[in-house]
Amino acid sequence: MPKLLEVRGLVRRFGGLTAVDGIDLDVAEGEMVSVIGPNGAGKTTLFNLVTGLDHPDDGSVRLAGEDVTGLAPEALARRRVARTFQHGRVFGNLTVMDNVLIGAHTRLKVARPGWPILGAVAELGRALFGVFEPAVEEYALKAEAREILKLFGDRLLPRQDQPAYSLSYANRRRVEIARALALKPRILFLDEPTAGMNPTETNEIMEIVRGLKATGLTIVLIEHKLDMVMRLSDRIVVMDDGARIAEGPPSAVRHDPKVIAAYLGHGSVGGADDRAAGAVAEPRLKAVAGGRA
Ligand SMILES: Nc1ncnc2c1ncn2[C@@H]1O[C@H](COP(=O)(O)OP(=O)(O)OP(=O)(O)O)[C@@H](O)[C@H]1O
Repeated sequence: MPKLLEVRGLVRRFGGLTAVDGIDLDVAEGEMVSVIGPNGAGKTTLFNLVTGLDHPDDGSVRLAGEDVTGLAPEALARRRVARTFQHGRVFGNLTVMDNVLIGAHTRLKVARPGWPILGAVAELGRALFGVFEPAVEEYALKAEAREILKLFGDRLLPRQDQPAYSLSYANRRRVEIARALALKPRILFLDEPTAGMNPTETNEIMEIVRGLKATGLTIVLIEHKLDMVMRLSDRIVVMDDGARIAEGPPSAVRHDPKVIAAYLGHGSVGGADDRAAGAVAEPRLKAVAGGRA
């Protein structure tokens, strides 16, 4: 499979701390890769670097062969790179529908930059003769947004006109995923999409991710619930102290002594979430997860 994402030697330092320490990461078109590791391993920092929220001190990021190192999130959104955040980010005062439409905004013709030379003329022509174009586009996008909301069963669709602040925590997180999907992503980065969710809610998200994967979407997942990681991932990358300490299919990673040692060393696989989600797939990791405070 052709590589969609190629990360080489990525480094990010915060003062004396090297949060990401020379990470390489390849993700093939249609692949689902999970990034796991103890708290503070550098997973979110890696996501921030790859999705333009932070700038690397060294290294490169290529998307479909193009060097996108250090590009702003908007520029990456135009290349259909979508992400969700560890603590969930929605616009509380906007409705569910408007939150999702924001995800599609970079796809609106009116939001795209004009042609380099004839840009101003083209924009004027569009303004004079294409007055209905934005409304038509928005109508179509709303229909698409409703289709996306349907993915979440009756969790979001009946609430599409409610402000996001009135939703439950789990529903706000669902809205965030829906917004990311509205971008029609080429690659989707999910940062702990089930954090704070109970086992039922976690399973629902797991089924949605499984469905997205089945459509061929390329997904990179950070997740502490190892049961979900083991079941869904094609490949797992394990980080510890900013470095990649293991990589491979779930069957190999779960037996890797370096991985088990890393979790033991930190005494944590990721807080209460694993316990809430139920069993960890592999008995040895299960023992580690169960043994932490
Ligand atoms: N903006 C920042 N300034 C200073 N230190 C930071 C900053 N962001 C992250 N760090 C530090 O970098 C390290 C890696 O943090 P990061 O959030 O990437 O880890 P993580 O693997 O995502 O952890 P968790 O699983 O707890 O979310 C941590 O020691 C963290 O305290």
